[in-house]
Amino acid sequence: MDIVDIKDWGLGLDEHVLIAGPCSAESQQQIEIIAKGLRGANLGLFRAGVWKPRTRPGSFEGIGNDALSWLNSAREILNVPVTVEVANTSHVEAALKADIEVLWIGARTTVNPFSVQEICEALRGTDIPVMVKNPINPDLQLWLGAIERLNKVGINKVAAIHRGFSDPYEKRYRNKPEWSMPIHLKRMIPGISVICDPSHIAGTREIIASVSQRAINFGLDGLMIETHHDPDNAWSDAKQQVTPDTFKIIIENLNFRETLDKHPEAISELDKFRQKVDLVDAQIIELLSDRFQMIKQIGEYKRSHNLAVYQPNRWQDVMESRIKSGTNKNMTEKFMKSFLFALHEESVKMQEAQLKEVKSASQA
Ligand SMILES: C=C(O[C@@H]1C=C(C(=O)O)C=C[C@H]1O)C(=O)O
Repeated sequence: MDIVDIKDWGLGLDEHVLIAGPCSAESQQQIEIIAKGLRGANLGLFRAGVWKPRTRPGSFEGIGNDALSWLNSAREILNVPVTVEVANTSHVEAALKADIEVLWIGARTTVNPFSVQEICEALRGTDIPVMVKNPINPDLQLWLGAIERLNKVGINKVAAIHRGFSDPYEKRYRNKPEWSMPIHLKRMIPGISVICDPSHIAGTREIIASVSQRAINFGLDGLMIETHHDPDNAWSDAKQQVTPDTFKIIIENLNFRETLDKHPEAISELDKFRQKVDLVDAQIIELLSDRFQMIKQIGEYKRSHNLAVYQPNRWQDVMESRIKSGTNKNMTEKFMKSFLFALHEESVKMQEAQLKEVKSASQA
């Protein structure tokens, strides 16, 4: 894929992109107050929602086209480009006409390839930068697909935004973060920046700072934080917006850890430890291979005695005893469980394949 580095979008963005502004543009005056409050915050982009996708009708659905011109004041006050969300062709046309510098596609749109394609067609022939939020469900292919569609119509100034995933069992977050997902996306699309939207992950302003720090720790490239001068009375997302002053405090307290390219001396120091890690990993792989050899022998026995692959009692014992050993060695129960689940799934698949092989051989 052809991706232009965010630093080369011609908008003066640096490697840690900071984006702030209200969930929704409510009035020209509101935009001005917030923009003035954000002076000195080292902002890269000012955001505001103009068309709001709401879960149920009757909630405030955004001011619409009229709000686009209000964003000129934010641009002038802060001397930064502005970004709005677009969800259909008419939004794109209005945003382009209003000279909005950057567009973003929301989670509820990324989820629908028809809508994404419609937006792409409206963008064909332009080179406006577009940020793509992850789809509501944790589907990496859908996220990737939206970015590919943009690329296919010639948009190569593309970034991604991690805003978390909908999960009905999740209590702590509004949208559960899945930190491995942006890491995966960055590996699949070299050069792409992934910005974190801690406001939509958190859902409440109290945990925005800690989510932001985690995003930085996981190597994300920037933050988009909803900012309002009077969050409690905001017309949308009141609980998750912070004041411009709080935004500045959150940013000042973040620890942007240094990347290794700026510290060549650290590479040789880390290499000493990494050689040992390499050795341990090689041993783990040898041991896993031994385990799978045994699983195959058990599979062979099960096949010849017509026994079921999945053995719940044995598996229960394995889980309990290994989780106990692991937690005694300071590994978390969560890690032990996901490791053991992966191991068991592979073992069962292997034995299933053994049964199939012999079945098809005897049918031939
Ligand atoms: C290996 C076996 O088959 C399955 C795989 C298991 C494992 O990976 O430890 C345990 C129980 C079974 O569900 C077995 O029956 O022992």
